[in-house]
Amino acid sequence: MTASSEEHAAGAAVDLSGAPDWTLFDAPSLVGDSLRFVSGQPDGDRFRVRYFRDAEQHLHARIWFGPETEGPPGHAHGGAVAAVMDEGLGLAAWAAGYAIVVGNLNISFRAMLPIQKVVTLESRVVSVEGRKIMVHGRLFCGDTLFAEGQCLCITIKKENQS
Ligand SMILES: CCCCCCCCCC(=O)SCCNC(=O)CCNC(=O)[C@H](O)C(C)(C)COP(=O)(O)OP(=O)(O)OC[C@H]1O[C@@H](n2cnc3c(N)ncnc32)[C@H](O)[C@@H]1OP(=O)(O)O
Repeated sequence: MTASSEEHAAGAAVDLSGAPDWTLFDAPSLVGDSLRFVSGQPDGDRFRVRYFRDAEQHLHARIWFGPETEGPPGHAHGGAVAAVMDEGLGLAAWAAGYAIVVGNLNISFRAMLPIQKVVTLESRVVSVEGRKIMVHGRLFCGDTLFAEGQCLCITIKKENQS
């Protein structure tokens, strides 16, 4: 069993280690401390998230869906999955150098995601057209695809940047 497929009891240590060629990505140093909804409780019972970049600078995350993300019995709420993809795919655009907000997020839920499980989010910036940055992503563990999404990010107008 790999680290990414282990299941964990709430409160127990969770292995969020990345692949050997990934380096830790410090999201708050880039975007500030505001990402509390998904990333704000690294030892809590909702989400535990760690971001990484691979050698090609693509953003990845290991995410534990805790008991407080439950929707269908024993499985993650669709909104919990959407929140993770909103943050992760938006952050992928920031990591690629674009100061954005998410304008549109289209998610296909492909399989029910068991809670208390570590899964991986992978992302790619697939196009840049003017202010529109398109990011695609997949949430998976091993061969199981839980969700895939297309995220249209829009760069923030200069006057709206703090
Ligand atoms: C700071 C820390 C950031 C942390 C990392 C990110 C992770 C979190 C991600 C989020 O959760 S962000 C929060 C959720 N998103 C929002 O609250 C966004 C709310 N919407 C807006 O603020 C505005 O609608 C938006 C900035 C997206 C666009 O308004 P603007 O007035 O700046 O742009 P405009 O409406 O002129 O649109 C610019 C272009 O984008 C297109 N566009 C905008 N919104 C779209 C949309 N929703 N769908 C499709 N296209 C869209 C629009 O058609 C147009 O295309 P063209 O240039 O070709 O004419």
